[in-house]
Amino acid sequence: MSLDPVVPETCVLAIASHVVYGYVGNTMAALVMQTLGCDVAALNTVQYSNHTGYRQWKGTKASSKEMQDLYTGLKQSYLTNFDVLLTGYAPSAETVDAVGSIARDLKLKSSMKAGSFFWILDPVMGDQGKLYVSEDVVPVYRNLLRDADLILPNQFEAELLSETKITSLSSLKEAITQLHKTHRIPHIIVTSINLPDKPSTMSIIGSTARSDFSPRIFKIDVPAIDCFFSGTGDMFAALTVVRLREAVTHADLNNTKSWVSPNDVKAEDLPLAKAAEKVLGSMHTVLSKTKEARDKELEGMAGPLGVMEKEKDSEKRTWLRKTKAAEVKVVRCLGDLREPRLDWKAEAFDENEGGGAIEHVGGPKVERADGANGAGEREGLGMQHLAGTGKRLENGHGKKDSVDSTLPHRRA
Ligand SMILES: Nc1ncnc2c1ncn2[C@@H]1O[C@H](COP(=O)(O)OP(=O)(O)O)[C@@H](O)[C@H]1O
Ligand SMILES: Cc1ncc(COP(=O)(O)O)c(C=O)c1O
Repeated sequence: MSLDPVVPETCVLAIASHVVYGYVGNTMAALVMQTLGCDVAALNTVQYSNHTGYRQWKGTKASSKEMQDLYTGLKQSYLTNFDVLLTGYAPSAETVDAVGSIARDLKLKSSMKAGSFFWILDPVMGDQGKLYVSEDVVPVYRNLLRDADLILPNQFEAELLSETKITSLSSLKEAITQLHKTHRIPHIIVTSINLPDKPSTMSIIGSTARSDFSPRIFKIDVPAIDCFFSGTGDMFAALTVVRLREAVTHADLNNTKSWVSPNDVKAEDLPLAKAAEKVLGSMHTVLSKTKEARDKELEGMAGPLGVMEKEKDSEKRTWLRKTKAAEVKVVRCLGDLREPRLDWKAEAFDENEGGGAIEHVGGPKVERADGANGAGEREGLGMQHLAGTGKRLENGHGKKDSVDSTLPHRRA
């Protein structure tokens, strides 16, 4: 395996969460981008002991002032020559706003040179019909959209941002069209779509706008792995930075505003589509290997109860062990980041596929680790990782959080 960098020199400012243990947020994204040859400056929005899927953690959130201070510190020493800004989870409306100020400042600085700065915004707000940030974050994100080059919402976030209910592929198309037209967003990828006629598939749907802001939509299907992982959104975003930069360089669009292809380029041939194929190729291998390792690890928990499971708080201990076993094995799979499988291809979008319907919350019903299933049990959950998609299988509890009942949201 060659260790040469995958991308031309790329300096990235990554604004997201940090965890001491495990791989989510910047702890995931910085590793992925650095492995593939990017310089990464990590500005952390929270510092937690571990990700919130464990349902208990210690740590602190940065204030918007602390974030602004760190950015001012970079500026005063001329350390802001970033080619790409990648932004993920921020814990409040004020910190999301601070992210917007930083982005606008970087954008302004590079406005004389087309294509010299690109902002990828993952508008982390919720999933599966539930918010895990406060409601006042939503309009702040809507305000930021006009300055972003690529956004990576999931289906629920795309609904919130476009103010369009997504219940079918045609309403998904409408939402994407709306986001391009109203907010002038050049590129969009909606992650994790579940089509009811393809229960074992996860799809992503992407689009790069034409010059009149009409959409060019492509779709990629990948097999869903029957496990919930944390950090996959951040891994997806980080790989997208690298693979899009690579594809855009190949298409000679580096000096074009927002790296937008000419109007005659077909949806499935877009650099965004080519990049997404590689992103999904790497993700699938890494997640499959993680699932394999996790299953092996959990085999030890089957059969007669071990000492740990006999303890008073055995349910909690089991949960913690399962969550730990599903930490993405990214450091053991660096070769798969560098050399992705190319088995899943972008295809032209057909809005009539699957009868056109998309299940809004959940997707296919699956048997969960705790034996619970069905929408009724999701009610009143607040937001923790919900069952419904294959992805959510191991993480839905169907009960109020017994570990830290002050956590209605997936992320605090
Ligand atoms: N269980 C899974 N099986 C297959 N792919 C998965 C699974 N979970 C996550 N992924 C991959 O991770 C990507 C990001 O997913 P997700 O974490 O749901 O994003 P977001 O954080 O934006 O909701 C998906 O597009 C998919 O490629
Ligand atoms: C603090 C924090 N940041 C980031 C993430 C990653 O989220 P995703 O799985 O959407 O990438 C998590 C997931 O639990 C988290 O707890």
